[in-house]
Amino acid sequence: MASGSGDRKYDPNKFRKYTFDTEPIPRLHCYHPDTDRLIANERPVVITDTHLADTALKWDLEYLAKHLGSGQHTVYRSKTHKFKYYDEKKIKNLPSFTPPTQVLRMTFAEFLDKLRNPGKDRYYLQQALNDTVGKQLVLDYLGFNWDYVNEQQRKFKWGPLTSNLLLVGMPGNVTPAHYDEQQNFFAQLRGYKRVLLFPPEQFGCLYSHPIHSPHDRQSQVDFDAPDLARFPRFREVRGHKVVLGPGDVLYIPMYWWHHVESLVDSEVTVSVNFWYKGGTVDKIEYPLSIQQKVAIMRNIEKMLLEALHDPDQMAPLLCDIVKGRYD
Ligand SMILES: O=C(O)C(=O)C[C@H](CCCc1ccccc1)C(=O)O
Ligand SMILES: [Zn+2]
Repeated sequence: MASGSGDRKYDPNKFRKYTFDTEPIPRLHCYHPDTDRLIANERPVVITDTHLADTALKWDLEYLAKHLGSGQHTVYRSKTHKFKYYDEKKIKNLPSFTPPTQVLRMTFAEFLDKLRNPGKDRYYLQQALNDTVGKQLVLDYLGFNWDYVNEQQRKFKWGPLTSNLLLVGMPGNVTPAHYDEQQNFFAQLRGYKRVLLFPPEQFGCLYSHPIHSPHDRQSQVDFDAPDLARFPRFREVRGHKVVLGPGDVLYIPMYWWHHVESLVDSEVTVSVNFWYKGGTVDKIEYPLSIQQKVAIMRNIEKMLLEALHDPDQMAPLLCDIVKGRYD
């Protein structure tokens, strides 16, 4: 069933329902004057007609199998629809941690085989584009509209491009809510993804895991069954929502929470993101931005944990600082 503007082919009822209401995100032409104003103000916007990754619009499974090369790629396996990211390097901090997904390494051909016979599991290929890809893919990559993104990177004083993550997901896969510490141009290539976004101001409603956890930057709230006793302020969350189709580029500002899901029972989705380091402010100006305050909170949490060497001492110590003195 066609829905939304143009020839977008998806059924809006084929996305999961959640407990909070959402408002749309602007969808603007890359030359529209408001587009750059929104990016400059670190607000999300769907940018059309960038031609950013047009050479990759043909990256369907057959083409990727042919040109992605015979290298091994990172594939996550999950027993549920959720693929909650975790940093393997931090598992040593939390011996009780049980990874919610398994990291596998396989060729694209093996991944295709899993897609055809997934059994009860779900798979999600998440692989940074690197020099192991085949020549044709290099040509496609070189054919990206680098003039556009390089101009944006310069205009908004972003840091260097750090990586382009290739994402090939099964229908219904969900990447639960998290924030990244990088600016992100997210290019949707095949299939449809819905992105729910929450501004960094809602940090207090989304309850990210402690910073030493492998799930640092990920929300503790299970959007499918929010535990409002543990996370009461989740009631206040107000999201933004957008459905991305082939050719759409979503600007996901640094520190904005986002939850990404592939339309259920539709085709495999293919996306590629462009992660940039944030710019460095040469002079601190007041009032501080919310992004600066989140960065400050992270630094305080890191320093305190390093000083105390014991996460259990964090709450009592912070309460002694705050209770009856700052609240
Ligand atoms: O581009 C982004 O930022 C996304 O979140 C896209 C998301 C997959 C990202 C997986 C991931 C999450 C956290 C850290 C490293 C990797 C999707 O499309 O499912
Ligand atoms: Zn992300």
